[in-house]
Order: sequence, then C-alpha cells, then structure tokens
Amino acid sequence: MSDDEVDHELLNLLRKSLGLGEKDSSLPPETGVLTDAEYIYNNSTDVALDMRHTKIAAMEILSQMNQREYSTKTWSSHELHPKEKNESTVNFIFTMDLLNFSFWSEKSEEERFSVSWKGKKWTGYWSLVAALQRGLEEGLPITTPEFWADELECSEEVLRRVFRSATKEEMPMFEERVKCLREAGRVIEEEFDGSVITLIEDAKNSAAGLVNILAERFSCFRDEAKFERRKVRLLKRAQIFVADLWAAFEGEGYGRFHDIDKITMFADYRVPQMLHSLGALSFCPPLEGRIRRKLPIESGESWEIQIRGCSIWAIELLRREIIKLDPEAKVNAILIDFLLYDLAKEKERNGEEAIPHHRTRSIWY
Ligand SMILES: Nc1nc2c(c(CN[C@H]3C=C[C@H](O)[C@@H]3O)cn2[C@@H]2O[C@H](COP(=O)(O)O)[C@@H](O)[C@H]2O)c(=O)[nH]1
Repeated sequence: MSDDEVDHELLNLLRKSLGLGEKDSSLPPETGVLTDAEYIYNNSTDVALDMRHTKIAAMEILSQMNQREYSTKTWSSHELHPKEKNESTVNFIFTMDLLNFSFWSEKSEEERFSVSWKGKKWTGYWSLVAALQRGLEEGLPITTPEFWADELECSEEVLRRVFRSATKEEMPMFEERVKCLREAGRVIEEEFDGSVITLIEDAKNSAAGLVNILAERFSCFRDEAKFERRKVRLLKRAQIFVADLWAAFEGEGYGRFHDIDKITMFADYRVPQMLHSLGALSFCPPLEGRIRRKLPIESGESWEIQIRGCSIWAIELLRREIIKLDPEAKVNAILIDFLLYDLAKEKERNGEEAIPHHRTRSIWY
C-alpha cells in the first residue's frame, strides 16, 4: 500500500471514529495545488517572499491591468493564438499545453532553436505555437489526437518536420515531446472516444475537476513531487490548459468553468524571474549564486520545489493585495500570471536587466 493509500485509509478511519463518515465525494473538487503551495512556502528555507515589495507590486500590476484593459480577450489578441471559438481551437490549445515546456536554450538568440513562420523567427513558447500553426498550414492534422496515436501516419520524421528549426539547434526535449503526444493520443482514443471535447465535458464545467482528470489519466500531466516527506501537486500544464481554454473562449462555451478562480499561477521558469525583479521573491545566497551562474537545478530537488511553490503562493498574496486595493477588480491568479509572463517577455525584448531564469530541464514546465 502506498503512503497516499495509507493516508487515505487512516483519514477515513479517523473520520469514522469521529462519526463523520467517509470523505464525502459529493464535495466540489479541489486540486490541492494552492494548499500545497502554502505548505511549501511555510517550509521553505531558501526562497522567501517580501510583503513590502508584494504590496508595491500589487499597485503596479493593478495599474498595468487597467492601462492595458487586461482581460480574457487579451489571449486571442496575440498574433499566433487561434481566434475561432470552436473545436479546432480546443484541439489547438490541448496540443499546445501538452507540449508547453522547456524551451530555454544556452545558445545565442541567433543560434537557439527557432521556428520561421509568417516571415518571423519565433523562439520560446511562441516557437511551439508557430510550429503548430505552420504544421496546420502545411496540411498536417498535428492537433488531432488520433493522428498522434498513429505511428505510421504520424512518424518521427513527420514530427521532426513539424518542429523543424530555422537554426542548427533542434527543439529541446524533442523525444520527450513525442512521448507526450503518443501517450495523450492513446489515452484520448481509448478513454475519451478520441475527442478532447469528451474530456472537457467529463469535468462538468469544473476547472478543478478538469485539472484532476488530466492529472489522473495522463502521466504527462501529473506534475507532482515529494517535498519534506509530503506529496505536493503543482500541475502547471494541466492548469494552464484550463486557463487558456477559459481565456480563449472568454469564459463561455468550452471555456465556461464555475470555479475558474481555483486555478493557481503556473509554476514555470519565467514568472519566478519576474517576481524576483519585482522584489517579491528572493533566494538565499547559495541558490541565487547557482541561478546567476546558470547552473542546473534538478527537477524535484528541494530548491526547485521551493522556487515553484513559493511562486504560486506569491501570486496568491499579490491577488489578495490587489483585491484590498480595488475590491471590484476583475482579477484572478490566471490574469495576474498571464500579465507577469507578458511583462517578463517585454522586459527581455527591451534588454532590461533581470536575474537569469532557473535552469531545470523537465517536461513539467
Ligand atoms: N506562468 C506562465 N508560464 C507561461 C506562460 C506562457 C505563455 N502564455 C501566453 C498565454 C497568455 C499569456 O498572455 C501568454 O501570452 C508560457 N509559459 C511558460 O513559460 C516558459 C516559456 O518561456 P519562454 O521560453 O521565455 O517563452 C515555459 O515554461 C512555458 O510553459 C504564461 O502565460 N504563464
């Protein structure tokens, strides 16, 4: 019996002895990510949050949100994001967030992996979006799960063509991305009638429910770790999939979720960097030294979990400060996160000084 099963059994025995009965499965679903992020924050010794800077950052973020009229509509305004509110956009977003990880490179801007499309060279997250758009334009059903499961039609050569680079550097973790596509294609074919729409409908408009289905049924979405002897859930790509659906469909249709505010920030390698620039998050000297020297931090090691968990908690504290400033503000962790990502990329484009992002190679973010 695993630790978790023992915990589950003990909890039910305790509940029975208190006359509470077994855990009531009719309760609304929870992902547990925010609770785990708070646990990580409360047990972090190498990453700290600063409330004074958090309060100042909250004022800046609220002002940026108002100036930019930041809303779910902003998502579709990005040049490469799909605009139609239909099933093909659902499939596009699922494919995108299945592979939305680890684009960073130590090569120069000219030599790093990039995708040429629409007369531009796209890097980072946008290289993935451009590659999928280009693949569709070249007539490949690259966003169709049935295609990914068919190793003859969707051969490794075909996939190498879809994700071909404009430089000598190939897409980072290409083999791992193929594995994600194969697993997702198989699971959707076998368990969801071959349709992402069926998967979404199974969640019955619950954001937390959809995150939990992804984490339970797809190992490539099961972004969890052990921290201080406890299992913690971060579920970054499962959550950003729900968030992108919600934003792309502006909270309607396939993007309608009654509990969307249960989605937390997406623990990636960009937003922690921005939180550090804002002074809201800081690292102990040995960790800061490791980050500044661009030395690897292993996936699952304590430092990495502290960076990810404290970042999630930092966005929750920012959200609370923003609501204190303006109780009417239409803001949640998703919109704060999206804005911080976009601001981080603007700072980078403007050549503004920032601590390097941390170097963890993983399929989780
Ligand atoms: N927390 C968070 N992480 C995000 C995004 C996005 C893009 N979201 C778009 C949709 C709405 C927003 O307005 C954005 O326009 C990508 N990433 C993550 O960053 C990393 C890529 O970084 P770089 O190599 O520099 O492009 C990689 O882990 C990727 O998974 C986000 O929004 N939040």
